Amino acid sequence: MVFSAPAPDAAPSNGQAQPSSHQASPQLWLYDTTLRDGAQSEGLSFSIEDKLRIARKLDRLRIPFIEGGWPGANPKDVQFFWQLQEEPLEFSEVVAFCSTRRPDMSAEEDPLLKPILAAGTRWVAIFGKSWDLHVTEGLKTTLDENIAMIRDSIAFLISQGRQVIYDAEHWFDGYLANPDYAIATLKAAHEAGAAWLALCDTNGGTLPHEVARIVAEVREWLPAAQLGIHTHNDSGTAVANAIAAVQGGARMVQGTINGYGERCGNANLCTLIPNLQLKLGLNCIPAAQLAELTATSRFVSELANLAPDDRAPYVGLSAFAHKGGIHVSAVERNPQTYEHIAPDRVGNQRRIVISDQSGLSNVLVKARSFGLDLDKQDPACRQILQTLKTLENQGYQFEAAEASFDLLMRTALGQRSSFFVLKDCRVHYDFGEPSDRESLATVKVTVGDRTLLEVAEGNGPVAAMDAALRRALVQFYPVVAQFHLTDYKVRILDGGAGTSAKTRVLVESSDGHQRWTTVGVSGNILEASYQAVVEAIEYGLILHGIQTLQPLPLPLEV
Ligand SMILES: CC(=O)SCCNC(=O)CCNC(=O)[C@H](O)C(C)(C)COP(=O)(O)OP(=O)(O)OC[C@H]1O[C@@H](n2cnc3c(N)ncnc32)[C@H](O)[C@@H]1OP(=O)(O)O
Ligand SMILES: CC(=O)C(=O)O
Repeated sequence: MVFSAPAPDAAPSNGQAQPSSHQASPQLWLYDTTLRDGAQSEGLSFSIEDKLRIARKLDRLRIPFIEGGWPGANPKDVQFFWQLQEEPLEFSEVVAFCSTRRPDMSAEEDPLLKPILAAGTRWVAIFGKSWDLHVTEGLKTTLDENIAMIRDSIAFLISQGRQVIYDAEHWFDGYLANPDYAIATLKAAHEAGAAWLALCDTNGGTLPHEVARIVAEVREWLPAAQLGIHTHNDSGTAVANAIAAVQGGARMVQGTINGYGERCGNANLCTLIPNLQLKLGLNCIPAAQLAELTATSRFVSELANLAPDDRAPYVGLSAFAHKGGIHVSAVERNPQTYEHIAPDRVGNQRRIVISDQSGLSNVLVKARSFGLDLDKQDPACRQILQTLKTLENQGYQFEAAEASFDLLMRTALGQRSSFFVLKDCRVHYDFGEPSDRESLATVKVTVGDRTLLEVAEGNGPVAAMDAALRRALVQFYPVVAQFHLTDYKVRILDGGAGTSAKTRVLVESSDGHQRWTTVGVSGNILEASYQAVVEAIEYGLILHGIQTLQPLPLPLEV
């Protein structure tokens, strides 16, 4: 089968349709290498199932090229391409990756080039050496043989009906070291018929001004070639370098979701795509797909089993989080005051964070999100703010414990009811034989006019206390059986105070559908845990719309 090379500014060979509004601006071809270069990231290992799921997600994002792996390098990548032959992607071209042939053998004979053909893709990417140092020191061959390796490998793959993307490895270092030789390698790839020449900053050491200059010079050397850019983040400038290359005329941009990649990672497509599309007016993906970017980023981090980067531009949890009272007040009037784009364009959300940096505006917005109607003039509003600041000064942190903040607001508004009163709680820990080291908790709880005494064991004092409390309360509120503790975090607030240091405990709870977090602070870790656990159960009951069995005389004392 023979496939035609894309004409400059034409769609890839799958004829990917774009909405007409998308056609007006210059087109950029995105090339995702999460599944190949991203998989070279330390601490990351995708299963074949993960790879297939990510490929389909990127396909839905309408990324034109998805580099799937190096078939022949490992069985997983071989299988990945087989499976995609069975069930092809809808929009994206999947690309098989490989090196040029080995020195002193023909491309037909090279055992590494055979699997790339067996992968059955229309597009293949091969990387070759641009830097003379790599030829003589890495490959241990001659400069002429390296050029022959590049030319032969591309010509062979094209003779087999493939379209070739040539990755010029160490392009920028090679060009700086020996420009004539580097250009000769690129010319060989171009003359052999490579559809794209991707200039790689493999070591990630180049800065944007050098990238811009070198890309402009390459365009003068090879005006008819379609250039791509592949950058690494070793200098923290992978995204800036890719943008510099695009401004210099590169039309293919390679990168990975969340910037995963060898060493410090690759150019982060989750940053690059919105920058290119929203700031520079270049078409990358349709607007509807751009709104899937945040979900895609989180999906890939979930499969990579790596915690998402909250501070990631555009897609991070904090990318549109407003904490300072001045910011929140202004954002409420006009979001543009503190947001460079509307978060929904990339599928993210504005968040208002509650803390001692808050003003009345933060309180109002948070109250609204909890369904509480407050007015800035309402004295309760200022009381909430005051209480918040006082408690934060004592070590509470409501930013991550919004359930406790909701309870605090209800208290100030006289809308907090008591579901139960904990009359007594005793915890016993036995330091006997290691195998017998269980904790035992006894609680005495009053609900309405009934008082219950319950006992429970746990592998630690908090677990025992939590179990005893639930055992008592489930008799009045059966929904409590659905609640469970999903996370428990302890932070020592003034470590210098030794064993009498103040402790902050954050408890995350779930009912299987929703999660909520509560906080407790005390010089006694059990007391802090007790506060957080009691509020967790109370809040779970509120979330389930349970009516209280007895009123509580408040307000809360600080
Ligand atoms: C810049 C990049 O990210 S390139 C991609 C890097 N990714 C990977 O290396 C991941 C997948 N790699 C692998 O599974 C293995 O390294 C394989 C299967 C490719 C090769 O394994 P081995 O045959 O055991 O070789 P090994 O890894 O020890 O060394 C690499 C070989 O490739 C050769 N090589 C390196 N670059 C090229 C190139 N562009 N063209 C041809 N050969 C090359 C080296 O000279 C070396 O050859 P040698 O074995 O004759 O000394
Ligand atoms: C090809 C490639 O991944 C690089 O040069 O970084």
